[in-house]
Amino acid sequence: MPRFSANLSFLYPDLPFLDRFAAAAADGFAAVEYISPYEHPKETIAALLREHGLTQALFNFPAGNWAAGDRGLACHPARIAEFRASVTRALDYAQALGCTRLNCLAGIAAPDIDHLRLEKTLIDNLAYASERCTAAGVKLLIEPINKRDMPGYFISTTNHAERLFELAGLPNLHLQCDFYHLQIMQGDLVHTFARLKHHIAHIQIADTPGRHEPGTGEINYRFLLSELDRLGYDGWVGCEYHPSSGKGADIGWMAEGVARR
Ligand SMILES: O=C(O)C(=O)[C@H](O)CO
Ligand SMILES: [Mg+2]
Repeated sequence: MPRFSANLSFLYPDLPFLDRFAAAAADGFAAVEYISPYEHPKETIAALLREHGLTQALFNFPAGNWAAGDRGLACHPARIAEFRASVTRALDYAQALGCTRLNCLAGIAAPDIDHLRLEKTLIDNLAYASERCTAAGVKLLIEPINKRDMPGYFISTTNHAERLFELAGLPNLHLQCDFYHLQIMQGDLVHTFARLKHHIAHIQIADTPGRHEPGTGEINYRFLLSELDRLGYDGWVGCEYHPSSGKGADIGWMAEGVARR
């Protein structure tokens, strides 16, 4: 069975962020992940991981000003210095938290800037980040995000991610495969996973519609998760869903045989 990581930006919405570590451990999760640790001192988070015996599976590079609409910096030609500083900040946290995977948020494409210029900026920034991550023993990831939830996000399909892998030619650049986004944009989940498995360094799950726990929507997670085993995926599977009850982690689907922790 896959190994599950609790995404603390989504699970336990009824608890303050720092209380979610204990809740995840109590539910049997061995690892956690989240969108952003930067609102808290790295020492505080490191102590929580130690206290609860949790592995830090993954987090993102700083997104920029989230409230102002930023969803990453990497494709913005005018923000290269800010992006580079964000790599330093992410690696500083990664080292303190023992985290070996970082997701690079590509950003929202500015409509007035030529697509190829944005793409060139992204590739140059990925090359910079990849070199820094390699030196730190960290895997660098990119994630396609569906256009409905995040209009304008620069990478929305695995086809585009593959093009970036080809153009960038970086051994340390990997795919974060989020089956929720993949189902909305493309479907054909098992075939796509099998075809891109050599690129995949992290998986995330939620059902659709609603982005709730497995078993609440149209994705056959019982089959999909057993296929991950059959195809030899041994990485983390991040539970990045909004619990349908509005609290806790709604992990009943694991005990019901959709999957086990
Ligand atoms: O939204 C997602 O799917 C993610 O994994 C990112 O963390 C978004 O920022
Ligand atoms: Mg995701």
